[in-house]
Amino acid sequence: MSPAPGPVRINIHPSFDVLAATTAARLITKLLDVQNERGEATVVLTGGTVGIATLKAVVDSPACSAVDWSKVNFWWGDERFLPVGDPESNAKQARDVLLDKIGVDPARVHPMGSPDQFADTQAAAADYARQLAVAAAAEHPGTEEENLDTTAIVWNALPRFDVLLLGIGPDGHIASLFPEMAGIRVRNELVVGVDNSPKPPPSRVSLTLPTINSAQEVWMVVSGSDKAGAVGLALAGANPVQVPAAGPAGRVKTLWLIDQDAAAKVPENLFLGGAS
Ligand SMILES: O=C(O)[C@H](O)[C@@H](O)[C@H](O)[C@H](O)COP(=O)(O)O
Repeated sequence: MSPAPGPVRINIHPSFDVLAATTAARLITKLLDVQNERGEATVVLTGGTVGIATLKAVVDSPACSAVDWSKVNFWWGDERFLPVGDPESNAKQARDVLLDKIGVDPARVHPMGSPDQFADTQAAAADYARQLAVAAAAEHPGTEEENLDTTAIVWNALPRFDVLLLGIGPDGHIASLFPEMAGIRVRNELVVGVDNSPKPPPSRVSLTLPTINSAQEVWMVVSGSDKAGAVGLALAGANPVQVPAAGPAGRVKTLWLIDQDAAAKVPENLFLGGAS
């Protein structure tokens, strides 16, 4: 039985640039706090314009070097199923703007599989699920590797995600989970392959909603008036199958980090007012 999710907080920012810079500042501070407490920290990255801009803002921040990046674990919420190093790959974009500049430990960086390594997205998804289970076992000593369960969502069958970043598409998709499609309905798998993504490229690998919701904190980082409808519906409590952005719920907290354009249709009763 999964624990009830934590509270939702909405922070509205005046512009894309301020959103990226403040989200970067929050991430640096969060990783520092977790490292002080636990010696290491784990973040799940997202692709997309705002997601990558946030990573660039991290490396541009004077506080960037305060984090011991060699003790940060990096996972991805989704990935385009493209050859390693393809410029459209979420991992390649993250490496270009951040990971190749901050002294990460390669053993702690976990990109999703590519067509160079796997025959199809389902095989890449199964491999990622196994990587997650291996990491979980390492966090829960005593779990024998041959007993790893990558099919059931058992809350301690996943590594601890301190912060999981998500963008939102204009259609309300998150990661590579799209409205009314199979992936958003999956409840008994950690990771899924997607081969008919409405957002190009068509083939992708994605964490499932239950895996996303195993995170301590989920941060929805959203900019632009084209997302206002999806943000408004999600915060108004839409059904996640129709509006996947309504589904994410961190175990401790769900942060909506949005700019004014994306906030245009936030239900009045939820609007906490003021820029962050
Ligand atoms: O692989 C991807 O494309 C992303 O993971 C995807 O979920 C993205 O975050 C949203 O589509 C928002 O993208 P934009 O910020 O570019 O609109």
